[in-house]
Amino acid sequence: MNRTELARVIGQRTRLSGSFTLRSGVVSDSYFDKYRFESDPKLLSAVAEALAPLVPARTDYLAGLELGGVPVATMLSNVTGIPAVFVRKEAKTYGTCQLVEGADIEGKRLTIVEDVISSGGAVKDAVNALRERSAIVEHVVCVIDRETGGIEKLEELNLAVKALYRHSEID
Ligand SMILES: O=P(O)(O)OC[C@H]1O[C@H](OP(=O)(O)OP(=O)(O)O)[C@H](O)[C@@H]1O
Ligand SMILES: O=C(O)c1cc(=O)[nH]c(=O)[nH]1
Repeated sequence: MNRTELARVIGQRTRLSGSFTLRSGVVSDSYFDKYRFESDPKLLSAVAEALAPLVPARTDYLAGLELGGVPVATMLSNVTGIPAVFVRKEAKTYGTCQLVEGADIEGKRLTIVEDVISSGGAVKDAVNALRERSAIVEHVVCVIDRETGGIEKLEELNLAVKALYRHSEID
């Protein structure tokens, strides 16, 4: 599947019209239900193959953000051979009480893996938490940039953000 075909399939599968309250609180008339591509192994694999060239060479771990970033990070890990960690929205309150699952991240170079970026708020929260834990976080890859200012906000945090598709490419 080439890049254009993949965009078309992702759009067909995931793009919903209606009234949707986004994570940021903004109400939008469109929504990408990312789980509709993440739950299809061939499609998820195609997305990961396309994302792989965007991953910086010096990445110790791919950091998949709960929940939608986790399947993408897992498949991307399979494609690239770079191990993954999984970043919870909140630390567990029992057992290991971890926010970050899978490895010790102190001093490690993490590339954030996200499904959709809108305001950039979810990535910002995760990056702050990871930096507090002494991880080195300078790069983000995502599948869809909704082109609503999130990438610019993240660049202010010294993050280089690469999106596989802009909203306008799969609309
Ligand atoms: O850039 P932002 O404005 O933060 O919005 C994008 C975030 O919103 C969604 O997460 P959500 O918490 O809805 O979902 P999930 O747990 O289903 O991944 C999406 O997966 C991004 O993480
Ligand atoms: O901003 C969001 O919350 C959001 C937008 C979108 O298109 N898809 C999604 O899962 N979340």
